[in-house]
Amino acid sequence: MTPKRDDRQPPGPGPLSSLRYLANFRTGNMRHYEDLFARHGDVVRLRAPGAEDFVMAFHPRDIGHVLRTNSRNYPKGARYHQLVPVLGWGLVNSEGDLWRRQRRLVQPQFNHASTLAFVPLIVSHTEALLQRWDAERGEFERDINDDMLDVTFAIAGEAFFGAALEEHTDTVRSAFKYALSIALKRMYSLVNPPLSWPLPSHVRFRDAMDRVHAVIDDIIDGYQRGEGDTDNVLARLMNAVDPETGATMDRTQLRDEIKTILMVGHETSSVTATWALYLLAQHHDARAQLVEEIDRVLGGRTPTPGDIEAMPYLGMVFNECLRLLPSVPFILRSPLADDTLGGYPVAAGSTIAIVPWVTHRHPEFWTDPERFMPERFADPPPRPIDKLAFLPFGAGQRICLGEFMGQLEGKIMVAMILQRYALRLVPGFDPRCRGFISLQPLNGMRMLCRRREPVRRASAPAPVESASVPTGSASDEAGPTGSASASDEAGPTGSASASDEAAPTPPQPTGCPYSART
Ligand code: HEM
Repeated sequence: MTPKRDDRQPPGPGPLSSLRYLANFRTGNMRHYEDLFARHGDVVRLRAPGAEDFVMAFHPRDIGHVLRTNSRNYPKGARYHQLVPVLGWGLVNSEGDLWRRQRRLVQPQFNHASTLAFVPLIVSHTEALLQRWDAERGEFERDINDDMLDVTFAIAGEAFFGAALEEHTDTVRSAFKYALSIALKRMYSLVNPPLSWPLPSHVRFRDAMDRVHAVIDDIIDGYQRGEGDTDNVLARLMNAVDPETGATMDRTQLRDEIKTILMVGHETSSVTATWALYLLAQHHDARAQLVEEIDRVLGGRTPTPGDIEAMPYLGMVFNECLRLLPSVPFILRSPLADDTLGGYPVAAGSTIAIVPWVTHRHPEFWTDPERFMPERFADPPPRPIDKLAFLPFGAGQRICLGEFMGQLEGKIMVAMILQRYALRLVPGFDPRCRGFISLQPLNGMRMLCRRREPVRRASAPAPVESASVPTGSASDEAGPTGSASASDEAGPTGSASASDEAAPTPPQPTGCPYSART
C-alpha cells in the first residue's frame, strides 16, 4: 500500500550522504543547499547518526507556517544559543515574554522617524571614507568589504553610543570578531566542549568578551554619572520604560541589547552594500541606469532622507541584490512539538532551516532566477511577487528590527559611492561567497576605483515628509508593537542610459556569477 504522505519522512539523502552535507555546510558553500533542493524538492531532511534531524523548508507556504501561522511552535533553538556567550539574551536570542518586552522597548529606536534621524551620520561617515579615497591618484585598489565594515561600524558606534565608543573602536571590533569566530564554529559543529573548559581558545574567548563588557560598562557608568552626550540609542534605552509593565532594563539586559544591535546592525548592512557594489560592477546596464538616476536626483550634493524615495531604481537594485545574494542566508528554528511541514512529519527538537538563498531562486516564483534583473521589483512588477518568496529581512514576529536602517544605510552608501566613483572588480578576482550567519566574501572584495567627473548640476532635495524606504520584502509585520514597516517598492525604472563608465567594459554576464562558481 502506498503510504499517505504524512506517514513518510521528508525526502533526503541517506545517513552517510547526510553527514557529508552537514560537514560541507561548515564551508558555507551555498551550492550544497541548491543541490539538495534540486534533488529532493521543497522539504528536505538530513539525518545523521547522533545528530538531530536537519530539515530544510524552501517553499513560501512552509516558510509561512514556521514564521507566521505556527510561529509559537518554532522558537530559534539550540544552534542560535551558541551566540549567547557573545550576544547574551538580546533580541536575537531571547524568546517568549522576555523577547516581547525587549522588542517593545527597543523597536521605537528603529521606527521610521528615529531611523531618519541617523541620515546625517550615515552621510558624514560615508563622506569621510570618500575623502580618504579622494586622496588617492588615478585608479586605485581597495578592499571594499573592509571599507564598508569601517563605515557601518562607525555609523553604528556613533548612533548607538555617541562619541563614547570612538576611542575603543579597535578593541571592541577585534574582540567581537574573535568571539564571533569561535561562536560560529560551535554553531556548525556536531559536538562542542563546554566553554568553561580551560582550552586556549576558550580563555581567549572569555578575555575578548571581558574587554567588550568593560568598554560598554564604562560608557554606561559615565552616562549614569551624567557625563557625555546622551543623544544616542544606548542612553535612550537606559531610560526606556515598557508601556505595558512600567519596567526598565537592568544592566545585563541593556548590555546584551546594545551588543546585539551593534553586532548584527553593522555587519549585515556592510555586506549588503558590499554585494550590491559587487553585482553592480558586473551588470553594466543596471549600473548605468542607476548612476543616471543618482545624478539626476542628487546632482552634485549629498543625499537627504527624502532623496531615497525619489530614487526608485535604487530600491529595485537593492531588492535584486538582496534576492540573489541575501545578506542573511539562513533562518533557523526548532519545533517545540512534533508538526508537519509540506505534508511531512517533523520531530520536536529538529533544526528547521529556511534558506532565503534557495527560496529567492525558487523557479515556481521567479522567472529566470539566476539573472540579475532589478525590473522584477518595478511597480507594478512584471510578475506578482509572493511575499514569502522574498524574505531578506525574515518574516513574522521576528522580522528584522533594523530593516529600515539597513536599507537606508546601504542605499545612501551605494548612492554616494557611485555618485563619485566608478568601480570594477580586480580582473580575475573571486571574492568566494560563503554563507554563515551572514553572507561573507571570504577573500574580501578587491575593487579598482576611479574618480568620476564631478556632476555640477545642482538639484533640490526631495521633501523629507515623503521619505520612506519600502522594501517589497516579507516585511508587512513587525514585533509585538505591531508597528510594521512598509511593503512595496515603488516607481517605474525610468529611462536611462548613463555614460561615464570606468575602465574597459567586459561583456555583461547573463546571471549571478555565484551559483555557477561557488
Ligand atoms: C540590510 C541589512 C540587514 C539585513 C539583510 C537583516 C536581516 C535580518 C534577518 C533575516 C533577520 C531575521 C532573523 C530570524 O528570524 O532568525 C534579522 C533580525 C534582526 N535584525 Fe536585521 N538585518 C539587517 C540590518 C539590521 C540592522 C541595521 C539592525 C539594527 C539596527 C538589525 C537588527 C536586527 C535584530 C535586533 C534582529 C532580531 C529581531 C528579533 O528577533 O526580534 N538588522 N535581520
